[in-house]
Order: sequence, then C-alpha cells, then structure tokens
Amino acid sequence: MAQYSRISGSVGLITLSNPPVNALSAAVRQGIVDTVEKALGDPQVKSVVICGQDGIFCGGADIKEFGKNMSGPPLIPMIHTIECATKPMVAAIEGSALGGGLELALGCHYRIAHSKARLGLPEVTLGLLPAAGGSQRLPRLIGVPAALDLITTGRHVTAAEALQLGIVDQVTDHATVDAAVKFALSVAGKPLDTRRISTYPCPHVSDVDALCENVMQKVRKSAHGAIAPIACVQAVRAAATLPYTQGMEREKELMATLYTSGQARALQYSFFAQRAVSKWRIPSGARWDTSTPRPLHKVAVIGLGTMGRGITVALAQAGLPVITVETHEKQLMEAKRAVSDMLNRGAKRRGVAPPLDKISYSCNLQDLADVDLVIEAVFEDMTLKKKVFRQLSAVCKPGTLLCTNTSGLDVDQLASQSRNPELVVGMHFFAPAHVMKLLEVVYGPQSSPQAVATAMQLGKKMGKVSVAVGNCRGFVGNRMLKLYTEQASFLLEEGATPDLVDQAIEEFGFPMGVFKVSDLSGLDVGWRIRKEEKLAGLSVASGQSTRIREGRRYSPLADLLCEQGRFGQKTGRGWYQYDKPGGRVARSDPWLHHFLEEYRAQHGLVARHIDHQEVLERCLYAMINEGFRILEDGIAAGPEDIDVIYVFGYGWPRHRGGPMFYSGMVGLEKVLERLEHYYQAHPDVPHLQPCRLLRRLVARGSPPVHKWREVIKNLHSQL
Ligand SMILES: CC/C=C\CC(=O)SCCNC(=O)CCNC(=O)[C@H](O)C(C)(C)COP(=O)(O)OP(=O)(O)OC[C@H]1O[C@@H](n2cnc3c(N)ncnc32)[C@H](O)[C@@H]1OP(=O)(O)O
Repeated sequence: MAQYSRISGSVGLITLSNPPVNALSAAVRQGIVDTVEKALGDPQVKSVVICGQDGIFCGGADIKEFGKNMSGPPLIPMIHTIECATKPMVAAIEGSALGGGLELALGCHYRIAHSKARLGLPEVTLGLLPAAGGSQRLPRLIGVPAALDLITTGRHVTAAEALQLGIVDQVTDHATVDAAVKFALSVAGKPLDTRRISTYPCPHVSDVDALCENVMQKVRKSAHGAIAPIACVQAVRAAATLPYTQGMEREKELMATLYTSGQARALQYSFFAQRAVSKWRIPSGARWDTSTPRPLHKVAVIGLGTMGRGITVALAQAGLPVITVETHEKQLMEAKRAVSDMLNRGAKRRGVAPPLDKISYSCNLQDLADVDLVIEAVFEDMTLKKKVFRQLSAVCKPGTLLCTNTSGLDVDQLASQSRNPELVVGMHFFAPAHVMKLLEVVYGPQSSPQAVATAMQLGKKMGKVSVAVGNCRGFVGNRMLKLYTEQASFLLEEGATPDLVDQAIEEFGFPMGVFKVSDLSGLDVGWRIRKEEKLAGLSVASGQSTRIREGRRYSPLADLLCEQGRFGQKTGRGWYQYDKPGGRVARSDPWLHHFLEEYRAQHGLVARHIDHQEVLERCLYAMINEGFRILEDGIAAGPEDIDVIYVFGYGWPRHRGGPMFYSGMVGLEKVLERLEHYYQAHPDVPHLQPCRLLRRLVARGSPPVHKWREVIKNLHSQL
C-alpha cells in the first residue's frame, strides 16, 4: 500500500499505492508509517520524496472508512512524524492532492506539483473539516483570508494558483517525480527549521475577529443550515488566535461534533450516490459498462428559446461543433446575439476564448443531414414536437440519435414518430441549461443501449450529472415535484400563507420556498399545461366542482392567480408582490392574503393554525411517498438516482442527502405513520396513501438506504 525504493543513490522514494485515487486507507497509512521509518533509518538516504502511483498523489482519507471502527495508524501523528523528520521530505504532487492528501503534503518540508495538478481541502463538502492539521497548517502557510476561502468552500485550486498562494514551492510541466528527486538532492543536508509549517506564526491579520465574523455571516447565508462550513471558520480562527497545539485541540473538538453528525453521513452518501448514478443500468438489461456510446462529431439543437440557447452554450463549451435551427431569420439572429453574449460572459469568467466558432446558425432543417445527434428543444407542445420528429426522421442520416428536451411529455409517443424509435431518448435539461448540473436521460422500452450510453456520455462531457430514468409523466423530478407543490397549495386553502410555507421550506435548507420558485419560473407555465390537460380553463367540464378533478381534491388557486394576470416575477405580481415587472425581491402581498381569505369563505373552508412541522411533513412526505412509487414502478433504478436528481436539479439541501436518504434519517416508520395520519385526514388526496414499498421496507425493519435495492428487486419479482 506504500512502496519504498532508493533512487539516485540517496533519495528514499515512497509511493502511495491504492487505486484508483490512492486514498489513505488504514493499509496505506500503515505503509506510510513503515516506509518513512525505513527511509529515516537508512543512513544512505539523505532526503525523501513521497508520491502517488498512477499519476495521482492522493485523494485524501478513505471515505469508505468513515463511520466504521478506526483501525490502522491515525493521520495526525503520522504527519507529525514526517514534519519532525531531520531529512528533507518532499511531496511530488501529480493529479490531485485533496483533503488528507494535501494535509500529508503540508506535513512535508517541500511541495513540487505538476502544472496539471489540483489541490484542495474539500472536507467541508463531506460535512467535515481538515482535521489532520490542515485547518492549522494552511492558515500559517498562506494566511487566514486565503485559508478561509479554501477551507470553507472546499474548492480545488490549480497548481498555478497553489504556487501563487504559496502552497507549493515549484511547478513543473515535466515528470514530477524526477523534478522532486532532483529537488530533494538539492536540499539534502540543508536545515529544516524554517520548513516546518506548524512552527510558523500565523501571518498577522489586522482584525481577525472582524474578518472571521464577516466570513461567518457569508457562510451562514450560503450554507442553508449546513454546520461544517461554520466549524471550518471556527477552526481557522483557532489557528489565527491560538498556539499550534491548542489549535489542534480545537480542530479535534470541532471534528468530533462533525464526524458523527447526520449531515456528514448525508454528504458522504451524496458523494457516493453521485458516482453510483453514472453506473446506470436499465430494465432491458443494458448497462454502463457493456454499452458503447456513439462518437459525436457534430450535433444539432432545434429551437432557440431559453432552453435551446442554454443547451447550445453548454454544447459549445464542451467543445462540440453545433448547428442550431430556428424557424425565422429574425428569431435566429436574436438567438445568435443572446448565445454569443452568454458565451462571451462565460469565457471572460473562465479566462478563456469564447467558442463562438463552434456554432453555426440556420433556418433550414435540411442542414441537419449530416449530424450525429439532434436535441429538439422546441415549445413544450406534443403536436409540434411530433411534427419536428417526423421531419427529422426524414432529413437526418441513418443512425442519427434524436433527443427531445422535454420536462415531462411522453418520450415513447415521440419515438413512435421516428423511423428508428430505438434511437430516441429524452434529455431533460434544467434552466438555465448551461448552468444547472442535472440532466435526466429518459429511456423508453425501445431505446437502444447505445442511445442511452451516448446521451449519458454527452451529459458528462457537458459537465452534467446525468441520471438515466424511465419514461412516465414528469419523469422522476417533476413527477415528485407535482405532489410537493400540490400539498403547498392545499396548505394555503387550509390556512397557511405563501410566506409561512416558504419560510418552513427555506429553514429546512432549500434555497427558495415553493411559492418563490413558482413566481420565478412563472405561474403561466403550469397553467398552460393544466389547460391542455383540461384541469383548468374553459375546457373544464361544466358542473365540475372547482376543487375536485377526476374524483380527487384539486386546488385552483394558481389558476385563479393566472386569470388575474399574476404570473409571478415577470408581471410583478404572483404569490408575492415585486417592485416592478421583472423585480426579484419578493414581498408579502396583503392582496394575496385577502384573496385567500375570500377564497376560503367562498368555499366554506375554515382557516386553522398550521405550523412549520406540518408544512414539512405534508410537502416532503408526499413527495417522498411518490419517490417510493417511482422505485416500485422501476422508473428510477435506486434511491440514489432520486436523491441525486433532487440535490442537483431541485435545490434539495445536499447536507440532507436527498428525499429518499432523508426519509431514512427521519425513520421510515415515522414517515409511514405521518402519511397514514394525513391520508386519514385527507382521504380525497390519494397520493398521501402510503405506498407498498414504504410499507414493505418498514415491515422488513427499515433497512438502511443502501439495502433498499434488494427489497425493490424482491417486490419486482413478485409483480
Ligand atoms: C481526519 C480526517 C482527515 C482527512 C479527511 C479527508 O481527507 S476527507 C476526503 C477528502 N477528499 C475528497 O473529498 C476527494 C474525493 N474525491 C474526489 O474529489 C475525486 O474522486 C478525485 C480524487 C478528484 C478523482 O476524480 P475522478 O473523476 O477521476 O474519479 P471519481 O470521482 O469517479 O472517483 C473514482 C473512484 O474513487 C473513489 N474515491 C474517490 N475519492 C475517494 C476517497 N477519498 N475515498 C474513497 N474512495 C474515493 C470514488 O468513489 C470512485 O469509486 P468508484 O467505485 O469507481 O465509483
């Protein structure tokens, strides 16, 4: 797990070896302890280089070991021994030096990095802090403000930035280990007193309390209830105000609280869930490791509305040649200006040239004859989309993949319009498509493994977290969201206000409450869909009760607001009021409160007191129940898929893992009991009825989330 050799006569070379990222497992730590002892005890060795096998220095502590009984030598004394060594210790950093990996490097006396290496202390993203001395050494090395930035955000820096900050001593474009060995030879025998970071005084900051308070406030605002970023500020403050040994005590204390927290468990689950979803498998048996994606030389986007523009930008930024199509020259030119602006802004931010030359613009579908993949992003209208699919089928060369960007329309119906339904998949992007990380790749019963693999790989190339999901109304994300927003409206009918509901949801950790999101995205979007579904508008059957549709409770509140022209931010009025159309700051609206009172009076509803707990239980448990149904139906392969969709696409707080993980944290028995309670109180809301899988899991003793797949498999085999 750590190999030792002597090279160039007098350099001891220690190579960490634990693929794929050389994580510091118990065996690796033992290996380091043993090999360091060997190197230090070898009289021929005058200096030591530590490197990692296969082009990566070290991805940090082995996250899989967290939460298990600790075995093997601990990191802190191991790093301390390295720092105290009387022979120069040099870290040769290739690939990544992250978390415990960077802390190990900070214990060395010198750090040489390859120009492509990335360094960082991302512990905060796992609900932890750099507790192997990182929170105490980094501020001593690079100063408190820079250390606060790196440690509270967990961001990775390039080798160039690391050099500028003073984290590394040298950057090389050549073989890193060779450069480090050369360097080690040059410093052999030199005094090391000035190279032990733990002995450095923390660089002076004029008002450290004010600085930390300022950062603390920022962190509190952006953390949405996450505790690790706050502990990170406290740990760095300790480095700035206490001697090293006391600072280390503080680091340990803070880590003890975080290490066993539910948030750390949720964030670590989320880390692995994000990786698990890339290993997709679908009911046909096709899977990620047996399906070969098609090479994509040229792709196309049809429809340059908001979504089409964002998708085009993301494709061009991923380096793919794109041809875009709009119906009229005027719209095409407008879109071209908007897309170019977006690319220019993005390039400026990233300090690169804008990939404007990757995109060509056309009003002629015939220009798509030679593309390998098309993303149709026209208006969300089945008739129009079907027409476009028929046209594409006629124009495109055989083998072209046809993808539809829809947020919920039936992908199979569209596939039936194509000559090759096996080459059709849904690609559900989230607005703004060049920013949002999530992509739902929707497969139908006929989708070929190659089509799914290609869409998944394209998503990855575009920097998305892609999740393969089955075809059903709303797919995974919007199908669950419907239940969440529906409960929120019911709560208004029963006595809540948008302010109260949103406050509960924001305190839970969502960046925005349900009604604020609705105002932001526009109430008219859902209204149009409900009118098409004959749930709202003139097509509702006469004599139909306002509050019942298809035998179930229905809330017409959003429809009534739309009828008043209250579409949200764009009209300056919605669930809230804004200072002007397009205004962003939501203010409570007395008109709305009065409107709700009148509505209740008209329908004989008596407002009752509703507290935050009920808001959360009704909105979140209804959504979770639907998540279980989705698993039952086989639309998502596992709870991780649902959780990743919610964290990356719907603002679910990452430190709560995702809705399905959260249900396990709350306790499945409790979720079941509350759903039963609410279903009894609202028998006209069938979605509150606990589903079979939830009952089955509770009957099986509520196994942890990673064991659910087993129960789901058994359930499917009995169907
Ligand atoms: C006292 C506490 C002291 C220290 C605390 C820590 O050190 S906490 C750990 C801090 N480190 C990190 O957060 C780094 C996590 N890893 C990454 O960011 C990326 O994996 C990395 C290293 C940049 C490589 O990215 P890449 O895209 O190349 O690979 P991928 O992410 O898919 O990972 C490949 C497989 O390796 C597994 N893995 C990665 N890091 C760790 C780790 N630290 N511990 C355990 N396992 C790790 C990852 O799950 C993948 O596994 P697979 O089974 O192939 O899906």
